[in-house]
Amino acid sequence: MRVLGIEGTAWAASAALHDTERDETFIESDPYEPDSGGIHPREAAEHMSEAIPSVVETVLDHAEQTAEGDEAPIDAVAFSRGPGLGPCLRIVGTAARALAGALDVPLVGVNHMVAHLEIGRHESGFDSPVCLNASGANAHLLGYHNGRYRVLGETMDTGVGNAIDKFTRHVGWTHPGGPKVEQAAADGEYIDLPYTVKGMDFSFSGIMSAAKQAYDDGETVEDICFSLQEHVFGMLTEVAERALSLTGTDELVLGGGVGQNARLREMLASMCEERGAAFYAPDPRFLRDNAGMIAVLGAKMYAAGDTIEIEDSAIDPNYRPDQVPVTWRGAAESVARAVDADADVKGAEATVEFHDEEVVKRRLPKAYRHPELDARLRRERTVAEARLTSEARRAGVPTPLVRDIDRREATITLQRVGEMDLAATLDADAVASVGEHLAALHAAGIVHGDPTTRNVRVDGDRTFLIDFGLGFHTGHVEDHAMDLHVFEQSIEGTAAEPEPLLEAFEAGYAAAGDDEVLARLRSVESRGRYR
Ligand SMILES: C[C@@H](O)[C@H](NC(=O)OP(=O)(O)OC[C@H]1O[C@@H](n2cnc3c(N)ncnc32)[C@H](O)[C@@H]1O)C(=O)O
Ligand SMILES: Nc1ncnc2c1ncn2[C@@H]1O[C@H](COP(=O)(O)OP(=O)(O)OP(=O)(O)O)[C@@H](O)[C@H]1O
Ligand SMILES: [Fe+2]
Repeated sequence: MRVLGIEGTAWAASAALHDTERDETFIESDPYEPDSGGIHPREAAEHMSEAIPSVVETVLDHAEQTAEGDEAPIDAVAFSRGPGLGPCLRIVGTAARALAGALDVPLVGVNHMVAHLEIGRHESGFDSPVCLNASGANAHLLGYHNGRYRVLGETMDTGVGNAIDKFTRHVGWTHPGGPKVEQAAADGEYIDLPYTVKGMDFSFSGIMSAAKQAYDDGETVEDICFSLQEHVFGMLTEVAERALSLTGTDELVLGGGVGQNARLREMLASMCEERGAAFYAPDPRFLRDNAGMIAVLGAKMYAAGDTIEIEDSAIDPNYRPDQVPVTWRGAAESVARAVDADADVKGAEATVEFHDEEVVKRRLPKAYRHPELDARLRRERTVAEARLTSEARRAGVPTPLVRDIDRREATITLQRVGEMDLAATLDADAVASVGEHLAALHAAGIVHGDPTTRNVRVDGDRTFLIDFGLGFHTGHVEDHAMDLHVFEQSIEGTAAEPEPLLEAFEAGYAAAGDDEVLARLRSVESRGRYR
């Protein structure tokens, strides 16, 4: 089967031919390069209308030349329906419809972010990996579960590439900034910058303002670029590790243009090696926006009968990966769900050693992180965990007693509580009690920071909150809403039927908590989604 793909969501005017029998992909691309500033939607769309016809022409010629015997040069046309810039998407959509009509072949509408994921799965041969998409306009973790790609974690503000590009605009460099940051980083040294991870979500606004400020204050641009990479990619690697740990998956694939960065790939490879997981990063030609990935996924969709009629083929600038019915994969392929037996466990962050009455939790150094950042995070989190675990108990929230803390070794000894993790026994009453605990915690001005189903221990009808290492003091509604969002995401990522559990949780929170927080939760949810 031979599928022609067209891509043009933002900057890459690209066409490709994917031949499934030969497993070959021919790609022809023409990038839009702004003279100054970032991507201007109108200029980008003008570029698309000029460049798309000629890249398509080249691929059509290639298809004619390589078709053998009575083989059809093209069996279907696939195109990026979204997400992306509306004016660009419209031009690509029109071109694809016209081409499918002229060739009299079916049309396939592809989600660009799912294509970034699927190309890694295709090339690696992995069964059911977690995927980190690190692209310009997006940054998220996806895992397949019961017919959909679930968003396990995502940026709460901008995409990772856009964040980096904004910094480089501030220092007067042309678009795209990513490769220039990578080059400058080679001559830089470490400086401290903000680091923001909340469960498996993360945000870049704090670190980006700090980076601009550091530049205005006279820090060298090389040091800032080096440190940006260490912090930003450290965050992405940490959340990728959390996703592997939470789902129990041992395969990771990388997607998106920022994946071309060698330091990011090095960190992910190191993290995976340390935990015995397999890691795959596609070639750069398949990482940056390209029509090859559209043709490859288009072929899988076409083979599954997943084509669309012209009248249903409207583009969608906000098309989310979790909206896509995954027709080309079997239901049995869901990512595993980890349920721990109480043997000694290796969490995402720490190792936990069990004794009769106590557990010893050690935050071991992470080889992927810069040593200074590593030492800082291990120290800060150990201190926060010891302090907030005790403060939460004083606020009436069940938590383990803290028996001992060794700051230098980043080790805490805690009372052993509960019989199992909430993940192993997801029932509505237990989930409702977590809602009540979080409400009490928030009323005391504390957020947990990482309230997942594995950070709750269950003992009969009692539940205990553990793992306060990402917690902090705050009275902000926004921070409280993030706690609820993180918990709900962990339910959605692991429960077969999340709806009744989410309802129970919110009812538990509403009984003791602030309505404003629940209202803000709704806006956090809509905000974190792919703009
Ligand atoms: C929706 C779609 O239009 C969008 N596409 C997109 O963002 O292009 P992509 O090719 O995946 O990524 C481009 C980004 O990738 C960054 N980038 C490229 N090379 C880089 C490098 N060596 N290091 C860091 N960032 C790099 C660029 O600075 C830019 O921000 C997306 O996938 O989010
Ligand atoms: N006080 C405790 N009593 C009983 N079990 C515990 C206790 N603390 C931790 N555990 C067990 O160890 C596991 C890992 O602990 P914890 O979440 O604190 O470590 P972590 O490395 O931060 O994990 P993650 O980052 O994956 O949440 C928990 O899911 C739980 O099963
Ligand atoms: Fe992209």
